[in-house]
Parts: sequence; structure tokens; C-alpha cells
Amino acid sequence: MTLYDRFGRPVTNLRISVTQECNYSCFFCHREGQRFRARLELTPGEIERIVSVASRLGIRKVKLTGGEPTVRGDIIEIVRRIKPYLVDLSMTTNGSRLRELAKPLAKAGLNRVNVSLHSLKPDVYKRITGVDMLETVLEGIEEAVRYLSPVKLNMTVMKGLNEGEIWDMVDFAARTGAILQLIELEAPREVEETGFFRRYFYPLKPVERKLEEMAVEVRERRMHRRKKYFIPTDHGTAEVEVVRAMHNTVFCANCTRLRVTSDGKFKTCLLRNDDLIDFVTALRKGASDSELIDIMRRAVLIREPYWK
Ligand SMILES: Nc1nc2c(ncn2[C@@H]2O[C@H](COP(=O)(O)OP(=O)(O)OP(=O)(O)O)[C@@H](O)[C@H]2O)c(=O)[nH]1
Ligand code: SF4
Ligand code: SF4
Repeated sequence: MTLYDRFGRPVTNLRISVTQECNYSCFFCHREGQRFRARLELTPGEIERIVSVASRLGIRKVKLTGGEPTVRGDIIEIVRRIKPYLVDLSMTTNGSRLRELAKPLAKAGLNRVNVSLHSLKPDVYKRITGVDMLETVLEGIEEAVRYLSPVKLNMTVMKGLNEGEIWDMVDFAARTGAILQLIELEAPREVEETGFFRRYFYPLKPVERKLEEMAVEVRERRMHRRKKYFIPTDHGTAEVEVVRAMHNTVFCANCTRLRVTSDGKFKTCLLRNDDLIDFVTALRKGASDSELIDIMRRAVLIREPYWK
């Protein structure tokens, strides 16, 4: 059984934020759209319960996010508990703890990771993230490529900061054996007119045109209909995916995700905050699976494309 929303979009995967905490302080952080810092965090058992309920609705893909998921001391346990319900379990991380954790995470059942890597220059990396950890992250990426392939490198491209590094990053991805994701800065409608957004927004459409010209092959993913470009470099072929959400109606029309906030609510869209449906209260009061399924159905029914 698959759940569909009113716009005919199937919900096939969950993005579960396991914490709001993070050891970085990236100035553009969206914390998966959770506006307020929550104290409450779901326990590993509660995360397992919601994943098991979701799996009864055909959801077999989960991405763990944050904050930074690896700051949770019980992240290995979370992975170990939920993997049996899933065919694809991935994590989005800043990479700062992958040097030690890539192997145990893989052993616990994690299939793959996406690692934020916005710059290869230590000073720019620090300006963006607030920490001096580029070397540690690069070592972590090496470990990840060994144990958690395919690894994706997430580069959020920002005007005046790292837009000049796109092609170095393409080369780096080919050398490392990772996939590069170029991400356009994104924000809800009310933020896009702010000075902050205007200052850093760097449109990726022209970059995408160049990738198209250079590519030896182009594929399209079902999710968000994102394009993947295969780019020849001196170090082999780089796989480059472009994530452009702003005003992209095709992207939203092909959105198949439901989000789970770190404090136990379903959230239907990264860019909305009027869409939260609490489930942890019911879960803590002993709700049955069918009651939790009903709550999830309600969340799916209020889903709508943000850009339409
Ligand atoms: N608006 C919007 N942006 C998204 C969505 N998914 C991912 N993004 C953007 O893409 C960035 C990277 O996403 P990741 O967490 O690495 O996951 P992903 O690439 O979407 O997922 P996989 O391809 O399955 O690994 C996020 O920080 C967002 O900026 C989405 O559903 N909506
Ligand atoms: S690493 Fe991720 S969660 Fe942490 S501050 Fe940066 S963008 Fe936010
Ligand atoms: S509806 Fe659009 S903006 Fe919202 S989460 Fe889905 S793809 Fe992102």
C-alpha cells in the first residue's frame, strides 16, 4: 500500500531529523525547516516505531538528518534498529565524525551518506561553517567512500564565497569517487527578498547549461526530476547532480518525501511551518499502529507542492 497526497504524489520516503543539535554553525543553516529549537528528542525506540509503521505503508527509504545526526551518542543504535525495515538507509552529515564512524555506521546497516562540503579552501570552509575542520572532513570522506558508497558531496553554492570552486569540486569528486551535488541556496518566499538571500543567492541555471554541454551522458532521477550529468575530467568521469528548488514547479510536483521533526511531528515540506502534525504525544500515550497510521494519513493529506 502506498500513500498518495491530493496532488497524486506518492510518499515513498521519510527524512527523519534525529536532533536539532550541531557542532557547526553554518550561517545559512535551515535545520530541515524546523524553526524552533526543540528540547524533546525522539528515542531510538520511538524512531524505530515510526519507521516500522511507515514501512507498513510502503515506505522503505529513510534519510537521517539533523542538525547533525552524528552528535547523537546513540546514532549507531538508531541505525541498527531501523535498518531491518528498509531497503535504503542514508544520512546527511557534515562529515566531522565520519573518520571514526563510517565503518561502525556501515556495520550497523547504514547504506550511504551525503556529506556537506562547501569548499576545499580551509579559510572559506571556516567562514561558511564556523569551524576549522576541513582536513578531518576530507579524511572522513575517504573513510565514507570505503564503507558507505555511493557518497554524495553537498556543495551549496553561494555568490562571493565558493562559486569559483565549482569546477575544482567536480574534479575532486571524480578523484575521490564521490557524486557531487550542487545545491542552489533556497528559502521560503518571505526570505527570498531579504538582503541576506540576495547577497548570497547564486543561480545554478547557467552552470547547469554548461554541464549539459560538457556531459557525455545525462540522466533524470524520478525524485524531483533532478538531472544527473556525467562529466569527463582528467581524473575520470564525475557524476554531478543539480538541486534547484526555488520556484521550481517540476521539483515540487515530484516531491515524494515526508519529514519527521526531531521532536516527533510530521512535516510535509521543508519550506513550510504551518504543516506540523504531532505524533509523539499519541505514541507516548500508547497509540496502536492503526492510530499512528491515521495520523500519518492526515499529514499526507495536507501535503501540497510549495512552488506550483
Ligand atoms: N526544497 C527542497 N529541498 C530539498 C529537498 N531535498 C533536498 N533538498 C535540498 O538538497 C539539499 C541536500 O539534500 P540531502 O539531504 O543531501 O538529500 P538528497 O540529495 O535530497 O537525497 P538523496 O539524493 O536521496 O541522497 C538539502 O539541504 C536541501 O537544500 C526537498 O525535498 N525540498
Ligand atoms: S552542518 Fe548542517 S545542521 Fe550543522 S549548522 Fe551546518 S547546515 Fe546546519
Ligand atoms: S514541496 Fe517542494 S519545497 Fe516542499 S519539500 Fe517538496 S520539493 Fe521541497
